[in-house]
Parts: sequence; C-alpha cells; structure tokens
Amino acid sequence: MTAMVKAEGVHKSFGQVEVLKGIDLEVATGEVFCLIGPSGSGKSTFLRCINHLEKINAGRLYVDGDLVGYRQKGDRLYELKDAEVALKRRDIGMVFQRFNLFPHKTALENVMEAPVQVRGVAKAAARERAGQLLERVGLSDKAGNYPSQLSGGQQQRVAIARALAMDPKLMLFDEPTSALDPELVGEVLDVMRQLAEEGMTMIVVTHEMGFAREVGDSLVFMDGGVVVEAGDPREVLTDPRHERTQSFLSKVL
Ligand SMILES: Nc1ncnc2c1ncn2[C@@H]1O[C@H](COP(=O)(O)OP(=O)(O)OP(=O)(O)O)[C@@H](O)[C@H]1O
Repeated sequence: MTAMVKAEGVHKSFGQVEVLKGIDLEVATGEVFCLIGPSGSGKSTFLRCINHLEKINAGRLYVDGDLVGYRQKGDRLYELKDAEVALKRRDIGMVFQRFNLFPHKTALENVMEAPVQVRGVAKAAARERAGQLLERVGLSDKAGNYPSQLSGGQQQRVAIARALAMDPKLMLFDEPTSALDPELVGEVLDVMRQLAEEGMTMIVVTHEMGFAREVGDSLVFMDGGVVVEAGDPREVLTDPRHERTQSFLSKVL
C-alpha cells in the first residue's frame, strides 16, 4: 500500500539556518502518527512542508505518492504553480494551535466557507453538511454562535469540523490542545480519538503523551531537525533507547 506521507532526506533551511536536516519517515494510510520533541526541533516546519506552506530545499516529500511542491520531469524538478499547489492543499486538513476561525462568521458559516468558496459546493448542500459536521464534533447547539461566543475547546472543535468539510485524506494537527485551558483539552482529544477510530490518517504534533500512548500507532521523537527515535508509542514512551529521548521524556512525563 502507498504510504500517505513519505519523507526521504527532507531538508529545510530559513536563510542560513537549517531547521530540517534530513528527515526520513513514512506515515501509513489510516494511522495516527505522533510527532514529539523539544521546542524548535522543527516539528511545525515539517507539518508546514507537508501542507505546502513551506518548500523543502532538498530531499523528497510525497503525499499519497505525489511529490509535494514540485513536478518531476526526467531528472529535473519543477516548482508547482500556485494554482496547482492550491488544488493539492484541498486534500489536506490542518488544525493549528490557535483556532484561526473567521471572527465575523458563525460556527456554521466557518465550516461551510471552504466547500462553497473553494469547491463551489451549492450553499444549501454545504450548510447541511456543515450541520452534520458540527453534530459530529458535539456542537449542533452552537451552530449560530460566533467564535467569541465559544470556549477555546469549542472553537477548536469548529476548526476540526472546518478542516473535515473539505473531505481531506490527511489531517495535520499542530499542538491542537496547547492553547487550551486544561479542562477543555479532553473534549478536543475525544474528537481526535473518534476520527482515529474512523480510520482518518493523522499526523499529530503534540505534548499530550497520554494521547500518543493511547491512540498513536507510531511515534517519532525529533530533536535538532532530525528523527532521533521512532517506533511504537508505548515502547518509545516507556523504554526510550536514545539518551536524547530519555532526557526529553524525563522533563515532560
Ligand atoms: N519562517 C521562518 N523563518 C525563520 N526561521 C523559522 C521560520 N519558521 C521556523 N523557523 C525556525 O525554525 C526552528 C524550528 O521551528 P518549528 O516551529 O518548526 O519548531 P517546533 O519543533 O515546532 O517548535 P515548537 O514546539 O516550539 O512549536 C525554530 O528555530 C524557528 O525559529
């Protein structure tokens, strides 16, 4: 089976600063892939590369067998045009630490927006689907609320529904609970757990080691722009082999 994401020697620099120094990994279709590591290790940058928000400088990155950001002709790579990138990004849902909802639109309008604007779905159909998605994240009764009238956890659940509205084949989560009050974390993790059960392929950058242990199929510990250790989350979190993983986990567990 084709991997949903495959990274081969992925490098990314900002000016002189090399942030990703040769990432090799594979995310299987249908798995929950957790990415952990200290601040500044390059986790967000890697997600942003997968989602075409950054272009890699060297190596190869594939989503569902398709090269990200480039087209290959013979031995040469050509950068994709903006319109081609926009098409590919439709298949990837991303949920950020901050919810990034449109403040002047209701929860329902936030969820309908992309299907109507980007996919040209008729408004009535998009509204009906948005209602179903809000129900799925437990927010049917908040459809008419504006983001300012929702808690952080509710806003994040709207953000998840909004990403799902585009029928992504891959969901990327960048520390989706770290901006939330502790009592609201569980309601967002519950929605993610449900998505995992439904078979969604998910890459989750997280500090929630309990979630990684319980729900994760694979876990990678990144440090300094490289993959230090990878494996079954229960094994890596219980019995890390690498000294850098041990040192990180001793601070966060
Ligand atoms: N657009 C950019 N321009 C310059 N440097 C950047 C840019 N984006 C990220 N960096 C740098 O890349 C490094 C890795 O950042 P990144 O956000 O990927 O780390 P992270 O592992 O996600 O950290 P955190 O857990 O704090 O979010 C940091 O040193 C950061 O300052």
